[in-house]
Amino acid sequence: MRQMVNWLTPSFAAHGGSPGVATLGPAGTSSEVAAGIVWQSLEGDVPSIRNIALHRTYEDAAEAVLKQDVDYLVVANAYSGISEFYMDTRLSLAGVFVMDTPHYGIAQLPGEAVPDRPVIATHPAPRPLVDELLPSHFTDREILQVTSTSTAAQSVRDGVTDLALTTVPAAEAHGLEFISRKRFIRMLWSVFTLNGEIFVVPDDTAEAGRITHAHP
Ligand SMILES: O=C(O)C(=O)C[C@]1(C(=O)O)C=C[C@@H](O)C=C1
Repeated sequence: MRQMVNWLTPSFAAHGGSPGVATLGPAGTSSEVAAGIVWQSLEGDVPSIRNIALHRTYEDAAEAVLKQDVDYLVVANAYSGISEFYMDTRLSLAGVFVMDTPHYGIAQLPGEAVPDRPVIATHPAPRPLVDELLPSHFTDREILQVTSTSTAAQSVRDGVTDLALTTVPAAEAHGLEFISRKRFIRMLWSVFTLNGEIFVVPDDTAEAGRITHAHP
């Protein structure tokens, strides 16, 4: 897999005890790959077994940070609800990075007949890729919005939809095959932590050298 990772603000400190990273799941999402990148970059006393908590929604993942179950929340900037995390005074932006997602494509259950007007499961954010990638012999399509690319693959496996816009890891996990061209998305990822934990900015009004928390 071709993958570009470009840190804009690296350096995430492990916050002691049992460090961890929370994001959108289940297994197979792009967010899981991005959380793995953050885990690898943790500095300090980090156990060898990864602690990546995969949640049904980004909001549930944020709760895990607020409850101090894990240190960091990783969110794709294409997620429309990301503004809530930027505005939440209980959270601070700890860093951002650019990472290409795994490849996305449209997948079906092998050997299954797909109608001319299929129902396609997708997360709302990458939805424009459905029209870009859907093979032209399909005359029309119906969209079913689901909570992640991995849930989209699961919905095909469960017979709820005919097709899914999903990632290569999620398609493999659910035994699906691709019927379209595949491509990655070059994405900006935001990493949030509990406010006051590590995010410090120089205070203009303070004496030289003093630092203060962004939102005391
Ligand atoms: O569902 C996933 O795999 C996610 O990690 C969320 C998701 C997506 O649905 O594509 C959200 C926006 C970006 O396109 C990248 C990732």
